Order: sequence, then structure tokens, then C-alpha cells
Amino acid sequence: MMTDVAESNGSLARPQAEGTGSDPGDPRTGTAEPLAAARIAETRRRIDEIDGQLIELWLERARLSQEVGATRMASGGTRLVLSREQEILERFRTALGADGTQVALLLLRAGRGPL
Ligand SMILES: O=C(O)C(=O)C[C@]1(C(=O)O)C=C[C@@H](O)C=C1
Repeated sequence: MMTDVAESNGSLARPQAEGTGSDPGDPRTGTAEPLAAARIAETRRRIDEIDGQLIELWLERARLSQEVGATRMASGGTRLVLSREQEILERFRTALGADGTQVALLLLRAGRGPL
């Protein structure tokens, strides 16, 4: 499947076009070379495991964030704590660069909702 990807500059980029002159072989792996295809399939199994864990962690984090917000608001506190959000944004930016900031913004939104 060809899927557009949002680049950090806001433009949409197409992944490297299929059919750039080389033999795609099996379209599921993108190679005609059996050893490479086997290695790709094996590595993809690990990628799928990691993606599953990321999804679980994403959902768990969102639930915990909502719990913290509900506890604070039920006690008369604020919905948001912006200094805490800054800490989180900085942590992700330090570890992952500008894309880390984007990830952290999405993580925060998944928990407390849009600003
Ligand atoms: O840590 C908190 O106080 C939370 O409410 C959780 C959280 C987060 O998702 O990390 C969400 C909203 C706040 O503005 C800050 C952080």
C-alpha cells in the first residue's frame, strides 16, 4: 500500500516509488532475492511486535494521563499543568530531536485532549 507521510516541514512525501528500475520480486517484501526476502520477513515480525507494544504503551499512557487529570480536577485543581508538559516536551526533544517534540505533542493530546 502506498501511503502519504507527513514530513516535519508539513509537506506530504510519497515513500520511494515502487518500480524505480530494479526487480521488485515479491511485492510484499520488495525484493526478488529469497535470502533478503526471508530476512526482511523475519525483521518485520520484530517490527510488528514493537509496534504492538508501542500501541499498548500509548493507550496505557493516555489512560494514566486521564486519571491524573480527573484526580486533580476532582480536588479542585487545574485541568493542565503546563510546566509538566514543558518537561515532557523537553525530554522527548533531547532524546529524539524535533520529531521527538511532535511525538510528545501527540502523546499529550492523546491523554488530556486538545489544548
Ligand atoms: O502529569 C500530569 O499532571 C498530567 O495531568 C498528565 C499530563 C501528561 O499527559 O503527561 C497531561 C496533562 C498535563 O497538563 C500534564 C501532563
